[in-house]
This record gives sequence, structure tokens and C-alpha cells, in this order.
Amino acid sequence: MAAIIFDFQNFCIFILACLFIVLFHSLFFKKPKDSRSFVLPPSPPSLPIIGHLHLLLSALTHKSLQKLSSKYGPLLVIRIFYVPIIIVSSAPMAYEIFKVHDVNVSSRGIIAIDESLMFGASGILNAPHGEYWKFIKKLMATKLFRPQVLERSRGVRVEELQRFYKSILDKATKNESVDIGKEAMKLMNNTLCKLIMGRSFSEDDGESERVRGLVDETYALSEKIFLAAILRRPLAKLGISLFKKEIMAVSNKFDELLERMLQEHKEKHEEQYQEGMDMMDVLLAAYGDENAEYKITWNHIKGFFVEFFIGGTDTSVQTTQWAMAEMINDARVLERLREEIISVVGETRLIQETDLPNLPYLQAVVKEVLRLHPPSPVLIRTFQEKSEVKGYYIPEKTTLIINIYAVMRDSASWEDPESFKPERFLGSTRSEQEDEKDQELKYLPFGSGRRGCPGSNLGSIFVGTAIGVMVQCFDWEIKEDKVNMDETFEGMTLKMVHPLKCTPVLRTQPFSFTSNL
Ligand code: HEM
Repeated sequence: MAAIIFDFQNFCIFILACLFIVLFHSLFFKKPKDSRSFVLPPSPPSLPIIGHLHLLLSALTHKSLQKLSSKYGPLLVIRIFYVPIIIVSSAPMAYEIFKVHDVNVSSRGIIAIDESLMFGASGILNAPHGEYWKFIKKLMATKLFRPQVLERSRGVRVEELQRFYKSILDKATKNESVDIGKEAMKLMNNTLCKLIMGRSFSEDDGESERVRGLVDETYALSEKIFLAAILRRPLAKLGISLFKKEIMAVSNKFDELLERMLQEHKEKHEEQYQEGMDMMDVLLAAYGDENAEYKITWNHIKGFFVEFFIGGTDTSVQTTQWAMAEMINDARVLERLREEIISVVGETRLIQETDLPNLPYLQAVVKEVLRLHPPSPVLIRTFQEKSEVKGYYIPEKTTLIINIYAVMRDSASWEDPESFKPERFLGSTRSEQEDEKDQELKYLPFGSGRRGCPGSNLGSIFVGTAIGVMVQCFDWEIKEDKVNMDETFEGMTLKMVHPLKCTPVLRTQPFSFTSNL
């Protein structure tokens, strides 16, 4: 179980809060007037006072919840003290949520502290389903993720992929091991930074390290952020903000760094925004535009970048790491993938993202890794209005957790669900439309509905090309017989307990590139 370290002051506040919550729970958990409809989903036995808190603080929350749902059903209510949380764990139930209640659950509602740049009120992740969210969603769709825009920014990714290859090549030449997660993090961080800010973090002045350090500090705070968000409403009535000091300390460091970056950027690009510029220019232009559809603030811009780095990098990094671990443990898959890459790309040039559409097995490997190891194993939303789901009553403002880990390992939806079998996504696989006809949503690594991941294409490109390079150009050696696949959900993503370290052995002639890296 994940150890949460409370300092003494927080601990006292926490215990006091528990007592108050017990006393005042009727203030925030109101029965509907029509008590005939007041049937909550089933709730498994819980501990006195804290309810099911221990499950949510576990390093394997997704598994604990999966176990509960296999015993008590795919729609449950658990309680943190007296605060109810709905848990959904099957494909048909996910279908019901996203097809019938999507608008109602289109806000996450997990704001711990409004002013915080991480998961605060001005970021995208927690933006209510309203004007700001619609504005930023449109900007992302048209200025960042649109296929034509992605096509224009391809050069950035080619360059960073070559840098990634060179870095591994260097390790192979020196017979040194590679920490796959760290190497992939450099690749994803630099690529994303160039895409949104028009430059990579400088490795020399330690800027890159600082950003990664702050992202790690945020991950380390994740349980506290979550708890503070879940208990925010009842505690606000008592004037308490849980863990505010710690959360704001990290937020302020982000703030300082971003203020400097934004000012530098502004000075460099004083001219008007032109088509083809980066996301920071787009946001700065929107900030200065008196006639913009929505008047964004300086904090919106900062919140956007912080959350992009938190959400956009680690997801792809962990997926890349899991993919390599699965393939090192199953040489059959690695060999089949290599054969496909060699037959399509050859061995005289480096694989590129334009090759991906011609590499169905590589796409299947990425999909299968995301099925077995979704970086976000649970989706968090809030029922804005009171609702009825499958005949059960859900009070307004109730937190909803969709356990996509459980959905994607459910034997009712997947054959042999625990095995790594990329083949299941080849040719004969059912399409999403077919799933929907059967009224189930069984593949959800990027979430679904209005708040589904807008970066899914980019994420698949990041992961597909990184794996492609590692399989095309290198053999991989590990010290043990098998990679240890133990997982942990500490921080905000599903990670390997033992980060993958393996030694690359060059298997092609080294490539040289014309660009000057
Ligand atoms: C393998 C890579 C990735 C995975 C598995 C992933 C997964 C997810 C998931 C599960 C969600 C929540 C969806 C929901 O609530 O239904 C999400 C949201 C989001 N993701 Fe990703 N993601 C990935 C890559 C990226 C990248 C590369 C970016 C940006 C460059 C990105 C940006 C976002 C944003 C902005 C949101 C919030 C959307 C909103 O609230 O409207 N993601 N992602």
C-alpha cells in the first residue's frame, strides 16, 4: 500500500476534518425529495469513519477497485468518509455513461486548490464543460492537433527522434545500459516543448531538469491533490484547504519558471501571430486579442503548459517503457515487429512517423500495450446533475471513477485478457462501431466522450516511433531472465515498480543524418 506521509499539522487538520465531516455529512449529501427513487448503487463493506479511503490511497487502486467490482458488480458506490464516489468497471456500463450521460459527466471536478497551476481552476484538465474549455479545445484542435498542423511540425519530431537514436547509439557504442523511461522522457519532453513553445528546454542551463523535477514533484503530490479535491466541498464549509501549502509551493515554482519563459517568448515574437507559429504564440495572440471569443488570462496560459507537460509526456513515456518490457519478455513479438519494420522501412534509413500507417503490427503493439498498461488506469469525472444510471440514483456533484484498467481486462469483453497479444488488434479485430452496436465501450486508454484525450494521435506517434527506432536498430539485453512487470499507480500514471534498464546492441550500420544535431 502506498505510504502517504502526513506532517503533524496536516494530520491534526485531517482528523478534525474527519470528525466534522461525520457530523455535517447531511450538509453535502442530500436525499432527493422523491425518496422512492433514492436507490444508490451497491456499496461493498467499508471501514468505520474512513469508509474506503484505504483503497484509494493504495499503490494499486485500480486493482483493488477491479477486485471489488468482480465481487459486487460493475456499478458501485464507495465512500471516502461520507463522500460518495461512483465506480464503473465494465464495457456496457462505460457505454451507458459515455452515450447517455456524457454531457453530465463532462467535467472532472477534481480541483484541490483554485490558484494552483497543477489541477487548479485555470488549467484544461479541470476546466468545467463551459466557455473556456470550448475555446481551448477548439484552439488545440485547429492549431496543434489538426492533421495539417501535425504535418507541418513533423520536422521537429524527426529531429528529436534522430537525437533519441543518437543517444542510444552512443550508449550501445560504450556498452552502457539505457534507462528507457529517462531516455523516452527526454524525447517526449523536448518534442512537446518544441511543438508548443517553439524551442526545446535547454539541457545546459538545467531548465529541462527543473521542469522534469517539478513534474516529478507534482506526481509525488498526486494522492494529496486527489484527497484535497475529493474533500474540498465539505472542508470548504469549515474553511479548511487540505495540503494547500505543499501544493502551492510546487505551483509557485512552476509559476516562476513559466513567467520567465513567457516573457522571453513575448519579447522574441512581438510581431503578430502568423500561421505556423507555435502554441505559445497562439495563446499569447488570443490573450492580446480584444475580440477573441473568450478572454483568456495569463494564468490560463500557464495552467495550460503545466498540465500539458504533466499529461502529455509521462503517458507516452510509460507506454514506451511497458512496450519494451513486454517485447523483451516475449521475443516472438519483438521478432515479428522487427520483420515488419525491415520489410517496410529497410535497414538503410531510420523509421519515421510517415511509415506508421504501413506498419499494422507496430500499431497493434502500441494498442495492446495501452490495453494492458493504460497510463491513466482510472478516469475521473463528476456528475454535475443528479442522475439515474441503470435504475440507481446518483446525487449531483458525485465523483465518478471509470476503472478503464478493469474494463480492458474484463474477460466478458476480451479473450484471454491478461495476455499480451498484439495480434488481437490485427485484421479480424472488431471496430469501434461494432463495439458501439453491441452497446459497449471496451477500449478506453484515451478515455471517451467530450473529455477524451485530444492528444491521442500525437501520443500514438510518439510511442510508435520511439518503439520503432529501438526495435529497428538495436537488440536489447537485460541482466535477469525476465523483466519484472510489477506495477504501481503511485503518482498519476501506471508505472513499472522497477524502471526498465537494458543494454542496446547495435544491429544495423549506424545512420548519419544531414541535419546538424
Ligand atoms: C499514450 C499517450 C496518451 C494517453 C494514453 C493519454 C490518455 C489520456 C486520458 C485517459 C485522458 C482523460 C480522458 C477522459 O477523461 O476521458 C487524457 C486527457 C488529456 N490528454 Fe492525453 N493521453 C496521451 C497523450 C497525450 C498527449 C501527447 C497530449 C498533448 C500533447 C495529451 C493531452 C491531453 C489533454 C489536454 C487532456 C485533457 C482533455 C480535456 O480535459 O478536455 N495527451 N489523456
